[in-house]
Amino acid sequence: MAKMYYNGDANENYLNGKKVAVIGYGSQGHAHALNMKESGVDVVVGLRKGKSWDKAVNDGLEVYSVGEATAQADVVMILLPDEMQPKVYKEEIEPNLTNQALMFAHGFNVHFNQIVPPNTCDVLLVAPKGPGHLVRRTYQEGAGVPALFAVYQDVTGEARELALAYAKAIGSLRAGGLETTFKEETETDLFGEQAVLCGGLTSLVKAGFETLTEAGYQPELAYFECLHELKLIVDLMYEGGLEGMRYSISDTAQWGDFVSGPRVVDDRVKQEMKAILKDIQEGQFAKGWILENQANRPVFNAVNRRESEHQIEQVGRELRKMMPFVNRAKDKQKEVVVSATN
Ligand SMILES: NC(=O)C1=CN([C@@H]2O[C@H](COP(=O)(O)OP(=O)(O)OC[C@H]3O[C@@H](n4cnc5c(N)ncnc54)[C@H](OP(=O)(O)O)[C@@H]3O)[C@@H](O)[C@H]2O)C=CC1
Ligand SMILES: CC[C@](O)(C(C)=O)C(=O)O
Ligand SMILES: [Mg+2]
Ligand SMILES: [Mg+2]
Repeated sequence: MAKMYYNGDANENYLNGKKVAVIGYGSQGHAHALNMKESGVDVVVGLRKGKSWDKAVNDGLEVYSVGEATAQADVVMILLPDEMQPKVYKEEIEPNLTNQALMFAHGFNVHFNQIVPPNTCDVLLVAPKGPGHLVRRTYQEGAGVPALFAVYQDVTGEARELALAYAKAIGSLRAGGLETTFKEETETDLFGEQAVLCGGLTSLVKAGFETLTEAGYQPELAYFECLHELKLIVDLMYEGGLEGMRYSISDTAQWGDFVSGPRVVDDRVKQEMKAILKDIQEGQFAKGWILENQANRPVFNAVNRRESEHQIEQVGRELRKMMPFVNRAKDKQKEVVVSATN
């Protein structure tokens, strides 16, 4: 088994007297900044004026322009959207770099040569294996989201120590840290989100929903069956693996799992997963995403709009209004995103 790193493996004094600039205050940025602050780290946030700036100030953080935050820090963690990072790096971070350690939560831009750091800086990543809002929520609950860490360039000889201290400060070493490389983190993260966690899952859920509704079953029932209940099933897998989930379901469901699951995810699906992995490894996916952004996201915006109009989303928005325990802020957030991209 691979070596896992926990709180006791980090030098808890390593970040004492050091200032960390978190650039960006979105999903990951707010979680890293607030968790580190509560772990006793001296944190500043780097942003442009706008919504996030006001939010970070309201959350009690010191906020500066990206350049000012970079210039005063010992460690610069870049938590901007991947597609924005190369431009902001070139124009605002690079001119203010002396010998700060440069950090990322995803290796995309370094691995695919969109950011080429100077050879005077340590370059490393700490990549939580979960959404930023959960990095924050689990920290507040006394737990954490596991993280990968990797060193790309070690000028000081301390890059690994920094990675572990940082991962501890955001709460990730409560759950476990796993050492990797920029290449492995980038390729596996892209594969996971495309084939399983996001792309695979949303397509599976929609196909199930459409199969039921097209056969004449009620859309509300199809929503409960194919989307709402998914969380309850996944929670059991999270707690006890596949066997933990299978322990709780009926034997009828388990037999159906054994005989029908492989009919849905068959060899053809696996062959397609291998093709997706190859596109990622050979840089085809990265190239397409970079070009899509250069063209102002025509396909991204069109698909995003079409997806938000899918019947499963319309039914879900209505049903969730009747479930006060489900976080409705997400719907509002989504409406804002959709109207902003139209
Ligand atoms: N989302 C996640 O949970 C995960 C993300 N990662 C990685 O973490 C990194 C950050 O991703 P994520 O948290 O999703 O990013 P977000 O899309 O949530 O980041 C948005 C933030 O970036 C700011 N921003 C955008 N453009 C600029 C700019 N030009 N100048 C200054 N600030 C700007 C926004 O400010 P404003 O309000 O002004 O627009 C906002 O604060 C990526 O590398 C990603 O791959 C890794 C693991 C999981
Ligand atoms: C699964 C999507 C993710 O890789 C993540 C939350 O880990 C991302 O890029 O947002
Ligand atoms: Mg990920
Ligand atoms: Mg990702």
